[in-house]
Formats: sequence, C-alpha cells, structure tokens
Amino acid sequence: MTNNAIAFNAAKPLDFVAIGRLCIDLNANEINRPMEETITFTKYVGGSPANICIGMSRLGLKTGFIGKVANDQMGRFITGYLEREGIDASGVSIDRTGAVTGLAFTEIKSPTDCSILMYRDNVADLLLEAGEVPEALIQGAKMLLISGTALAKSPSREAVFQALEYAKKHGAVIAFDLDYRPYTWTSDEETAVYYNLAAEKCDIIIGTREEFDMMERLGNNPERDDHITAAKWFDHSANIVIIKHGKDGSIAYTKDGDSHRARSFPAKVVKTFGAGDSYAAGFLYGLMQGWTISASMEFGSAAACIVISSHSCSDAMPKAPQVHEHIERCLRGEITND
Ligand SMILES: Nc1ncnc2c1ncn2[C@@H]1O[C@H](COP(=O)(O)OP(=O)(O)O)[C@@H](O)[C@H]1O
Ligand SMILES: O=C(O)C[C@@H](O)[C@H](O)C(=O)COP(=O)(O)O
Repeated sequence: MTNNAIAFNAAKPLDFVAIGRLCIDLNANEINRPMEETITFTKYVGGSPANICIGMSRLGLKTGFIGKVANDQMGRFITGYLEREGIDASGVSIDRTGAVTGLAFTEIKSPTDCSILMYRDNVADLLLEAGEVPEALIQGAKMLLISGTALAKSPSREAVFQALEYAKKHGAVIAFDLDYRPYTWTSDEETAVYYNLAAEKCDIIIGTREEFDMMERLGNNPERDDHITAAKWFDHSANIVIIKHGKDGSIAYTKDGDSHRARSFPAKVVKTFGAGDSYAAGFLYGLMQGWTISASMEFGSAAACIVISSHSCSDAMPKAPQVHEHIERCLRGEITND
C-alpha cells in the first residue's frame, strides 16, 4: 500500500506548513434557520488553510503556520488556539496597522442548504508581506500548503509566491487547495491568471469541479471533462490532481496516466462546509504515511464525513483512530445517510 507519486524528504523536522488565512468562524447555533432569524453563534478558529493545518496536527503530524492576525483579542484567540493544538505559530505575524480579523458567519438552513456571510474588509490575513514569510520554516518542512484566497490581494499574493519560491528551493512538496471564494476577488480574469500562475508550481492540486471551471473559464474544456482538466497540469509541476464532486465523491489523476475514484461515505450531515478542508487534511496525511492514492482518498472522505456531521470545522477535525473507526463502522453498515 505505498504511493510512488510523491516523495517526501524524511530528513526534514516539520511535516507540514500552511500559508494563508487565519479567521474566525461564527457558526449558527440555531440550525435549520435563515440568518435573519439566527440569534447565537459559537466561535471557532476558521479559514480554510488554518482548518487544514489543524486537521493535520490532530492526525499527529508536526505542523506550522505562516499568516498574519489582527493585534486584538480575536488575533490572540487564534494564535492561542494554534499553539494549544501543537502548531508552530512562529510564522504568524501580528498586524500593526489596525486591520481586523476576518469573520465567517455561517447560516445553516438545512443540511444541504448552507451559506457563509463573510466580513472581510481590511482583514489582517491579506496583509501578510513577502518579507514576513520565514524561509527557515519552509526549508524545514516536508510539505507546503497554499490556499487560493491568499492570492486575491497584495501583499499576501506576493507572500504566497515567495513561499512557493522557498518551497521549490528547499524541495518541499507543494499542495494547492484552490479554495476559491468569489467575494475576495474583483475580476474573473485576474482570478484565473493568479490561480493558474500558482498552480503551475504545485505538485498536488485539489479543487472542486466549479473551482477548476473558474481557472479554465471553459475555454478549452466546454464539456467540463475532469480528465482534460487534470492533464493540463502534468505539463507543469503536478503529479496529482484531484477534482471533488461533493456527495458524488472525488477523482484523482496522476502524472503516470492513472486515475482513482473515491466515493463519499454516508453521513448524518449537520452542514456541508468544512468538507473540503477535512478531506484535504485526511488525503494529504494519507500520502505522507506512504499510503496509496486510493487509501488516502478514502481516509480524506471519511474525515470529511466526520466534520460535516459536526457543528464546527476546525474543532471537529478528527484524530487518526477516529477516522479508521469511522471507515470500519461505515463498512459494517452502522452509519447511513439521513
Ligand atoms: N453530503 C455529503 N455526504 C458525504 N460526504 C460528503 C458530502 N459532501 C462532501 N462530502 C465529502 O467531502 C469531500 C469534499 O467535499 P466537496 O463538497 O467536494 O468540497 P468543498 O467542501 O471544498 O466544496 C467529498 O469528496 C466527499 O468525500
Ligand atoms: O475558509 C473560511 O474562511 C471559512 C471556513 O473556516 C469555513 O468553515 C469553511 O467554509 C470551510 O470550507 P470548506 O471546507 O471548503 O467547505
């Protein structure tokens, strides 16, 4: 059960470092209601790359984070949480300009009808500068994860490209979770340009069908064919491209011409957000254990299933035995859909 698609440098002390947004999720307590009627929320650390990093740490890996937080109670809540989770937060800078922490208010109208109301004016995470990216942290890491939202604005855009350069220089495997959030971007053309420029440098690219559509702008792939989508990236740096299809599962393509499908597991869904982050954490963890692509995808799908059956994203990230047990229980037919 080994994978030959990606080789990690075992001599490096840190398994995984992520760069990008650190935010707050305020998840509705009164579920199955529109936001207009929601009164109370529970606060969690959020932001897609933060969730993935927390997931990797919970699974037992040595992790670090590179980002920027507001110089206030929210910023300190985030860094305190990262440290308690065992994440090296030495790469997290503190804003000195009066910027604020991004907030994501989640609306849970039904298990399938969820949306997020984002407050992202003057947010600290997009102010991370290239000069604040610690080369030593990336040099010491087996894998770097980047996330698309950090490309939306300067200076965090340049910070991501700086991190990519350090990762290339020091031989870290680069994973890209597309994490496309339209509200952060101003033009479709600009979005596609920067996503494509970053993706060219990455070994592993993970995104939903819709996210890849945004990058292709349907130009050469009007049928939205997953294989055509993936093939393009093998002419650049990619070894693995994963296209996610929500409840319909996911498909991975590898540079050697193989493809692997993963089904989703049955779930008692509370809300759908957090699926992608937990899937990425579980999948990348599996790869780092040397598992096959299929076994890693199965593990990611089960981790996603656990998180969407819970109220939070970050706080619900499972430990490895919990994911294995979940797979066993699903295989025994003990967990069914709603
Ligand atoms: N309703 C669901 N039931 C069970 N698993 C799901 C469901 N939605 C998503 N998943 C799992 O999470 C993975 C990622 O979800 P997806 O919705 O494609 O990503 P994102 O959250 O980034 O939009 C899927 O491949 C699947 O394994
Ligand atoms: O990424 C954010 O800013 C919000 C997240 O913390 C949020 O909980 C979420 O949307 C998770 O995203 P997904 O895993 O892609 O569904």
